Amino acid sequence: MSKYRVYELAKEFNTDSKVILDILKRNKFKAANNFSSVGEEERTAIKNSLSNKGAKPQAKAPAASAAQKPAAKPAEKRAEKPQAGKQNHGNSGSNGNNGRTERNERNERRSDAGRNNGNGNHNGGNRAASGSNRPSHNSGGNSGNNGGNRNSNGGGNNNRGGNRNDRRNGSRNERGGRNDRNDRNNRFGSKNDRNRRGRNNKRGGQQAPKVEIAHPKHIKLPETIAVKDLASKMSYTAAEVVKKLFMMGVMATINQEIDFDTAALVASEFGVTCEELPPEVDPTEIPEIEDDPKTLKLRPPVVTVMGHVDHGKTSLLDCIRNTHVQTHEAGGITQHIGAYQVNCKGKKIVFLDTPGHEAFTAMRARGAQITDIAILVVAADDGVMPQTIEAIHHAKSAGVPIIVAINKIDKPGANPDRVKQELMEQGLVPEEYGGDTIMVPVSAKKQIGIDDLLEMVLLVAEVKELKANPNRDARGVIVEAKLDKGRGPVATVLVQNGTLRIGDSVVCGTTYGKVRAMVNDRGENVKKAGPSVPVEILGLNDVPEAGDILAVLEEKQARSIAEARIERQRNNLIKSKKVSLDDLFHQIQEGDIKDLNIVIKADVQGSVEALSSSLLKLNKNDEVRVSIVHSGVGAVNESDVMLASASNALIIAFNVRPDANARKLADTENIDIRTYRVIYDAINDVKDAMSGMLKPKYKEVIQGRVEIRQVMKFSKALVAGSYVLEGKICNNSKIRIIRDNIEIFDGEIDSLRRFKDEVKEVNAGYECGISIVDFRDFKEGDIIEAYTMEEIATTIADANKAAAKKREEEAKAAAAKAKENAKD
Ligand SMILES: Nc1nc2c(ncn2[C@@H]2O[C@H](COP(=O)(O)OP(=O)(O)OP(=O)(O)O)[C@@H](O)[C@H]2O)c(=O)[nH]1
Repeated sequence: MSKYRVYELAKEFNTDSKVILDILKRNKFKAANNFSSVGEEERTAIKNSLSNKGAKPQAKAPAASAAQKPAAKPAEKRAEKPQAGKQNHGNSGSNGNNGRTERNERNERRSDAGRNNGNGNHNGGNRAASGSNRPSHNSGGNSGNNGGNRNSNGGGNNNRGGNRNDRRNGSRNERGGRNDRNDRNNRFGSKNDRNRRGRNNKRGGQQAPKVEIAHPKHIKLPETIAVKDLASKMSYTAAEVVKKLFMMGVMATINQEIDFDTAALVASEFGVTCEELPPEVDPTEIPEIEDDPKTLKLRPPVVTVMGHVDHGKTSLLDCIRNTHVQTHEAGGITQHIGAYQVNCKGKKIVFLDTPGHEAFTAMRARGAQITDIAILVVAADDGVMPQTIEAIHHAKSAGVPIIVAINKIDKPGANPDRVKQELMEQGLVPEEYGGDTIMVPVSAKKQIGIDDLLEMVLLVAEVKELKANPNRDARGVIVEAKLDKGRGPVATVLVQNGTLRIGDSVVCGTTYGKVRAMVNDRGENVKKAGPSVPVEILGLNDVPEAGDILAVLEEKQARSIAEARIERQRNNLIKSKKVSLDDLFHQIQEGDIKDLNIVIKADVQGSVEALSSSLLKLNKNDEVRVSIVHSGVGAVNESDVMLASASNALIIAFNVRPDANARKLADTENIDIRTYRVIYDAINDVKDAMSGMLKPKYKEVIQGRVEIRQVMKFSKALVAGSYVLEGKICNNSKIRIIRDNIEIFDGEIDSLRRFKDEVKEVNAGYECGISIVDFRDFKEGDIIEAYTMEEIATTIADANKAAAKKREEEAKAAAAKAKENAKD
């Protein structure tokens, strides 16, 4: 079927693309923009519509997509092109060319602007005589230039496409070389400019060096490319490409990315054919596996229990676990690994064992992404509450069907009907009222209605036809992960597809490894885990994050993907460093906002969430804002420290320690890592630190002691000739004068000199002359105590700053001393 581009049809029918698009829209055809392709049917509709209005198509319809037929297109176009200016006689169009057709077009445009007689498009190319400064003669007019222009040399005018028109316009271009300029001028029609240059050349008699640009005939392009990059690939200027795009109805800047189709189309206008490169492989991405529908088998549903605080989520999960999990013989203990399987009438259901406190909202939201069905627990005596609504939103946005468990029906105040009414307001209509939401009255405490609830879960699962292919490499999601002292990183994986086996190489977020051992929810060692089976795995090199995707891959590939992800993370951190520092400065300048940025690392996700939520609750005070810049499970690593450094954050490590590299980096970057074993202590410390930030306290720090040995009177001042007994004295030190152990004056230094020179500081063992602001009553034997007031580091960040300042001062002092010694 013929394909026509919108802009081509616009040309054909001698109208605007917008008109064509309007007609297509009116006729309910799909066409998004100038480059959209349409078929014969659409063209006929356009034709009919326009013929009603009296518009007529040009002689020839445009060819198929330029990407398909780039070489033929411009010739056809030329035939169609309405001529501006003088008439174009005998444009035979016999261009049997197979490339470089844009030359013809250039000639054509020249003829448009000037006059072109006998435009005969021969294949042959222009040839300029050696050594000649004269334009070449184009036998038969504009040469079609199949093989490209030949300039036999020596400053001959390599007149692409012939300057015959120029001559006819009475402007000889006798310039040697620089034909490309001519060429461009010709194309842009700036004849005067060109002529001027021609004249200038003639006058000066100078010949510019010959420049012949070789343009490729075929290029390979990615999915998208910036206009300037496309131009450079074709050896044209970006302006030329922008102009051509403009003529095609596409407004693009040189930096703008255009898609392959557009790029191929514009390239064809330059006589360049294009080939699309296969999409670049993202080194951080896991290759997809397509499952043949025949290989799919039913799998158990994965269920999340959600609901408001205290409505009975944990009780319900416990109740189900106690009544429906068959622990093995004596000694079989159920393991809390984040998920467990239950049996109901011979069928399996997987429950995600996520507690429902507000601090775990984020985890629950992630839970909804891997679940097939959500059980919404609503207490019959309490009804719909804020977190009930939040849970509904989470499940709905994840497209997960909701089964409502109206809990605590054993309670005297229970009112299931009121709960149903309130749920209807949230869009959950029970079946009995004509809706499709299953609502089951239960009591987790009295174990009422639990079987009914599970049966409903199986019913919904049956309708959903949940399937997976057990006979392929596994893909799964990390439900929970922690660092175990004895076993190393431990992660609970819920297998979603395929079968995970011991010995499998896996990638998991930024971690990788070989599955060394697997333990199921009943504490049993297993060798494999199929779809919808939760297992704890050992063998990863680091602790992944909950929500990370696990995939079985070749060992090398798993490792390289993990490493590429770490690299990307590092790059992102480096980028964020600039931004964060700028932001911090900006914030301080703008509104004196004090931010306390924190990075949290802990042994399990639960602690991370609990710490985050408690710390964020400290945000009630507007003057200081706590901001968790990053949180995660596992040891404090280098990237945590980098992030803390970039965002001026402190690190709170709960039940985890920094690794050796992190410790080293923290030292150089001056990052404080606080380790805790009790959450309460961490929160308290931060609270205190925050109040410290609000009200900085100062303390006096003695810098040195100086003895006055001689009082010297000068016309303008009274100077105490002194000797530094210990420490140092600085010209900006505060001082107090002590006589017989009694402070007689407290003030500031006016000047500090060594011999005649003003100095910044004088160290112990040196003599100096001191004059004091508003004090002249010196006596030999008086002691001058030099001191400073320093901010008490009530916050860890302040402590860091103070330590850094101190180090800086010490370094300066050492340098000054060295200089002083050198002088002496
Ligand atoms: N009478 C009665 N009490 C129940 C029932 N289910 C739970 N409870 C009680 O309700 C309280 C809260 O139950 P949890 O299971 O801890 O509630 P939860 O939703 O998990 O609470 P969070 O984890 O804090 O979000 C506990 O005191 C339970 O004993 C029930 O069916 N009947």
